[in-house]
Amino acid sequence: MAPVPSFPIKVGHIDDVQELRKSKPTQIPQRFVRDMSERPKLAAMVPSPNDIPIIDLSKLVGSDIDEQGRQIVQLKTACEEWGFFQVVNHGIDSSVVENIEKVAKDFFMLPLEEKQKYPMAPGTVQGYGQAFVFSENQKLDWCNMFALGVEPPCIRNPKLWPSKPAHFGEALQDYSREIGQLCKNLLRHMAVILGLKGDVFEEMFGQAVQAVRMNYYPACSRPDLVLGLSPHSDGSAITVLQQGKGSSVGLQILKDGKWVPVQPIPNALVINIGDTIEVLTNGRYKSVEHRAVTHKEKDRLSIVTFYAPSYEVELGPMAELVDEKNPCRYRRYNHGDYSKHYVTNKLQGKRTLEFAKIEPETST
Ligand SMILES: O=C(O)CCC(=O)C(=O)O
Ligand SMILES: [Fe+2]
Repeated sequence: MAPVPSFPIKVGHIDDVQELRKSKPTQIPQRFVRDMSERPKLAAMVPSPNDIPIIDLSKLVGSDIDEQGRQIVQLKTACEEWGFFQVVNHGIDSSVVENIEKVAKDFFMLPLEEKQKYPMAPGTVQGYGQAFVFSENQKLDWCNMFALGVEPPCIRNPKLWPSKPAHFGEALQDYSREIGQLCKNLLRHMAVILGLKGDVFEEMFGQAVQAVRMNYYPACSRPDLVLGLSPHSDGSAITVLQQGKGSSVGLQILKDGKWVPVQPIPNALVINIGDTIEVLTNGRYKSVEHRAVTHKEKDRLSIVTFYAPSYEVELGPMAELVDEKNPCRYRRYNHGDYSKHYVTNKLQGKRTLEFAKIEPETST
């Protein structure tokens, strides 16, 4: 079963940002206006080149040994120093990628009453609405979410698919199958680079849990005051993020104390390391904090797949990655308990992972 909170939650009134944008295009209700320290400081952002590592998957699995070596080094650097990378030539048919984007966009363009047939209950991350809201005075993200399929049966069960737009379920099923395979392949490469058996993660994870979240960020008249999505790391093992074609640049990752934008590359998928792999690798690979910002004129769509172990699995740093120089930094815990902890706390940088830290950092 997907985790559900066991406490009552009062979230107050939550404006639907798409409706706000339509009816009062220049109004930003106070609940969306961030405190000074949280505002995105967009004017100070220099458009940066594509610093985030790019992995060519066809070369990683190809027969050119030199090329393969280069991609392995690149992947190692990506996992150890960035926690983020983009994959190109991933082999997923462009029609699969285009179809999911089309149905996602069509879903968000439906009338509000239709979308509200799938309401997101407070404290859960399933359905349409705003997730991670736990109080009446919490600041809100400038984003509408539609989250689905927290367990594989949901993805395979047509009864749980929205009836509109047409073919949503089929597109989701095709997409999830391909993305699941990509995750397995990437985890296999990561394991080998770590000096582990290729199938170590697959064996450990059992029946992997795959959840899809579609994020729609309407344009916002004051992108300097709001955040599209609050800073957080993902609770997954790895995450696959597709940035919608023609969308504004919105994803930013925290690198050496600075927010670095992830420039979309046509047909690429963005991959990031989640908290689970950080724990399993005893911190060798890190889940990196990221956020989304909005744009004055352009909307933005992202389709995000979280790939994680089965809820029953007990996790902790792998023995091979713990030694005198790298003492154990995380305790063992049940992944279902961590998932519950994750979805029942607001997004706040990397604080959620303190759940697993042996010596919790005292953050300010
Ligand atoms: O929309 C984005 O680029 C960020 C989405 C994200 O980080 C998430 O859904 O966890
Ligand atoms: Fe994320």
